[in-house]
Formats: sequence, structure tokens, C-alpha cells
Amino acid sequence: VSLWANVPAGPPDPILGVSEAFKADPSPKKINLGVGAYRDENGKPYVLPSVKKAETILLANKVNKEYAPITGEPEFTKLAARLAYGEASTPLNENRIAVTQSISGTGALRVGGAFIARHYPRENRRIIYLPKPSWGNHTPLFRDSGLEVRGYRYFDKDTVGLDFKGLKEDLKDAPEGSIVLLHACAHNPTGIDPTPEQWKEISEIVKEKELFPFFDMAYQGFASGSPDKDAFAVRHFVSEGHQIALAQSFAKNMGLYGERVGAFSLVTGSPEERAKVDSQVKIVVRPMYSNPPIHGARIVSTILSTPDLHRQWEQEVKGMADRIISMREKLYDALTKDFATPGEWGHIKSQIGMFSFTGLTQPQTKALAEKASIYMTADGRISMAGLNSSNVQYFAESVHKAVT
Ligand SMILES: Cc1ncc(COP(=O)(O)O)c(CN[C@@](C)(CC(=O)O)C(=O)O)c1O
Repeated sequence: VSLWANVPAGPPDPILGVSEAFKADPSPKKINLGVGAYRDENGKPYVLPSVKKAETILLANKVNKEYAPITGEPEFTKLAARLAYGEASTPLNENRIAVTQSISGTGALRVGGAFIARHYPRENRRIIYLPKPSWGNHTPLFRDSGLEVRGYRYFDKDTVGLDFKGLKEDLKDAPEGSIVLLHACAHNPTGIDPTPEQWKEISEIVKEKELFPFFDMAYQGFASGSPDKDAFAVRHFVSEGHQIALAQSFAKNMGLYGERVGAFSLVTGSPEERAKVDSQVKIVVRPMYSNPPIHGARIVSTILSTPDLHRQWEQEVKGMADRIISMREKLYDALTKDFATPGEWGHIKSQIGMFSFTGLTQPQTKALAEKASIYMTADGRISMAGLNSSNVQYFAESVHKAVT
């Protein structure tokens, strides 16, 4: 009998599996609202012009194909950290932040999880609290990293808003020293972010309970259109003295999905400590994938180090955010004005970033796929980027039918 005869068939990925079902559907009216990948007004993938310009510069410079260092292209890690922490960041200017390039945001989270599982000082506190709900991949990713995964209340289905009371209670009840994963902006899947005032309260609780804040910032610039505004929570926590961990992704805000560009960083106590942490991050990475892909990192470095390109990119990422925001308004109007669809739909406008948590039930999402060829994740999350002026009416009409 074959070696692998007993390998069981696993379930399709809750997010990426939706795209497979979409691709298999022959209907000309099909709409993919599954994976959070930006689409332009014509429903096409969008390669940012600033990215194309950076690539022509790289080609002209005849860059080679040598290995990158284990922690990646040094210029990239410096510029990625500056984008996240800001020019004025004290630990950054004191050379206390250990940064490694990663295989996009997923790789940053995974290297972070592995490092924490190996070096986090409180042995019995290698517990990570994820918001309920969180990005589907967080749970298997941190479990496979060797951490115990728990949850803190985050979404209130009655108000379709933040369960701030529950969040504070759960963080206060967490064992001292636990790790808490925080979505820096554009929470996935709910699209609901704490307000600046609420972030300040969360920071106080994290300090009081000596929790370890691990930020996942996969959408910097893509949420509000301003990279600085979207980094508020990260920068506030650092200014309050928290030694955060941070996972960054350039998949969405620079459209570099398949180039797999990201960074993982830790705020340490001194340049000497940073050097030691750096050496241990290398020991985690080397046997995992040795060193990261170079092309995407060089695109990001070229953009962030060339003032004109940096400005152009900021306009382009604002353009993507603005199109998403305008689609929220169009969808809200279609549901409420054109179809007077029963239910409260204000959250479609008040939510931020790539996703909208529609409140559609699993049977309703199933019916939309089967009857209307409209694909979204089973929890009712839709990627707003999949909507545009030519399909938003059809989507609203189909939702109206599904809920009445
Ligand atoms: C909160 C969050 N963190 C990290 C990542 C990882 O992205 P990266 O590895 O491509 O940089 C995603 C991507 N989530 C997407 C957009 C895609 C996915 O599921 O992989 C999503 O549809 O939720 C994310 O939403």
C-alpha cells in the first residue's frame, strides 16, 4: 500500500477556497467578494504605477540576483520600520528596534510566533489572545508556532460594532504577561477599529496587566488612505513605552500580493539587546527559509527612498482607500434606497478597510453562491474591492432577495 494511503482529504481554506469556487463558476454575472485583494473600478487587479516605475528603475540599475541576508535587504527593513514607527520614533532613532524582512505578513506573524515561543521570558505565559473573530489564518498560524491560542471579545453582533466592554473585561481577566494580538487598523473580518480614545484605554489595560502587545498591521495606508493615521495605535503604544511586536505586510497597500513582502519587528531595551535579538531571529529564520525573496523588497525600498515615488505611492494608496469608501456609500444607498432591504445597514459605511462584515448568515452566503454566483466567506465577510459600479446593483438586489 502507498506510503500516503492514509492521508485524509483536508477542508478547503475558508478564504482562499472561496476563490477556487469562484473560478470554477461559469456564470458571466459571478462576483468574487472572498479574498481581500484590491480590484479597480473594472474589477481588474491593480499594479500600482509607482510599483511599475520602481521596477523600471531596478531593471535599469541591472541589479543582481544574489542571496539577501537572512533578515533581508537592509535598506528595506530600515525603510519598512520607518514607515510603521514614524520618523520621530524614539526607539527607532535609538537603534533599539530589531527588524527582519519576512515572507509577507503571514511570514512576519509566523517568525514572530516562533521567536516568542522560543524566547518569551514568561514560560507559562506563551498564551496569545486573538480578537473574536480574527483573520482565519491567525489561529492555525500561532498554534503551529507552539503558542496556546485564546480569544478576547471584539465583535458585538447586536450593535454590529465593537464589544468594547467585553474586550476590556477579557483583557483584564487574561493572566498577567499573556500576549495579545491587535489589528493595528482595518480589522479583518469586521472592518471595525477602536477609536483613538479606545486605543488609549486598551494601552492602559495592557500596561496594567503587563500584557505583551503583538500588532498585525497588514493594511497601513489602505484603511484611511493615510499611512500615518493608520499607524496611530502602533505609534501610541510605542510612545507609551510598550515594547511591541509588529507584523507588517506590503501585499495590500502596495499591491505586492504575490511578491510576498513583509517585515517583523520587536522593540528592545538597547542597541546591544537589539543585536542579540537580531542574532536569535536569524537562528529562527535560517532553518525555516534561509533568506527572503529580493524583488518585492527592492520595489518597496525604491519607492520609500525616492521622494517623488513615495509621494506618488501615497496618492495611489489613498486612491484605493477612496474607491473602497465610495463603494461603501454606493452599496449602502443601493440596499436602503433602491431596494429598501430590511435590516440595519449603517455598518457598511461605518466600517473601514478592505472588508465589510455584512451580518449575512451562513445559509444566506451559501444561497448567494448557489443562486446568484456571488462568493464571500461563510462568516458573511465581503471584500469591498470586489464591488464596482457595474455589479453593485446586482449584488444589492441579490442580498435583498437573500434576506427577504
Ligand atoms: C489581518 C491580516 N494579517 C495578515 C495577512 C497576511 O497577508 P500576506 O501574508 O499576504 O501579507 C492578511 C491577509 N488576508 C487576506 C487579504 C488574504 C489571506 O487570507 O491570505 C484575506 O483575504 O483575509 C490579513 O488580513
